[in-house]
Amino acid sequence: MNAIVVGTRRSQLALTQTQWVIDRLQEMDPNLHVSLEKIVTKGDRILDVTLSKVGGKGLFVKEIEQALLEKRIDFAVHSMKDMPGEMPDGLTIGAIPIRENPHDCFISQDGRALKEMPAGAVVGTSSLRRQSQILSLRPDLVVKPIRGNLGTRLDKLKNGTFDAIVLAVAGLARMNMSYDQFDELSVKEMLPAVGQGALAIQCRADDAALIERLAQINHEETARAVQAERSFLQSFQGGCHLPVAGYAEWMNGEIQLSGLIGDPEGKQMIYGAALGTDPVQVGKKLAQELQEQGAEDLLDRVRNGLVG
Ligand SMILES: NCc1[nH]cc(CCC(=O)O)c1CC(=O)O
Repeated sequence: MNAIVVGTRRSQLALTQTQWVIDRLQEMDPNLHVSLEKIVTKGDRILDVTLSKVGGKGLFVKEIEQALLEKRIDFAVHSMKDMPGEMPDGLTIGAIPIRENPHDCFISQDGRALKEMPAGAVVGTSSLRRQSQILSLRPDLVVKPIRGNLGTRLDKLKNGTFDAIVLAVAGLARMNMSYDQFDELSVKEMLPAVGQGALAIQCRADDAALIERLAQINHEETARAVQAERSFLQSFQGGCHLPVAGYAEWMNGEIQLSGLIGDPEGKQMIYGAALGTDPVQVGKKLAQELQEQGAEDLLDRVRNGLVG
């Protein structure tokens, strides 16, 4: 039994990430045969609306999870960032490979850095997390929603719809798009999204043979860092559509987790950090710390604003 079916979205990034995983698996076993099954998800069909307004969890993963449960596919490669906190019964994350660059980058039309933009410049992003942090640093800029895959977003930058956009470095790096003129933002300027730069390989929980295979490309440090970030995020309802950031790094054998909750206007920021060796506990500890600083209150106000 050496033939495996992998499900993937059709976007260039999804295809590239999936191929990267297939390559790693075939390095381990040159006889492994993998075939691709392309799946269109709800998130791919919604093009013109800001995702945070659509609500709904896991717009990019639901159809894929269905295909896994129905055994039409055996595994799927997701951006960890797009994975909802909860997973249907019967599915599991079989591996989390080594993380790509977790940072965000600011790409402007004329190569200016975020600090150098003129007042009133229009920045495209549909992420409340990015919007909040951009406006906190530069309240004089204007943030407008942008949708579409990486190529579409870069086109909208080139054709002048936006003066600048913010993207994850990981997506560009995976697709070998190098921009000499991009301003890589530090975690101080722009704390990344939970799971940013990491992949999640999802499969059926009872597929022991495949799980054994996937374990070979699991990266323990990445997996535990991401676990801490997700434990933090899961303490807040509806996390992925809220202005919440979380990023964990290893420091002298311990996980150092930073987290941030902002308001969409970038006027209020609640920031904290926690240290420890148990990922789930570190996540909970940080959530607790932010709660003590009034996180739930701030998030409630954001949630109510979104409803209107
Ligand atoms: N929300 C879309 C998305 N999901 C994953 C990535 C690529 C980077 C990653 O793996 O975190 C992107 C694009 C972006 O945010 O620029």
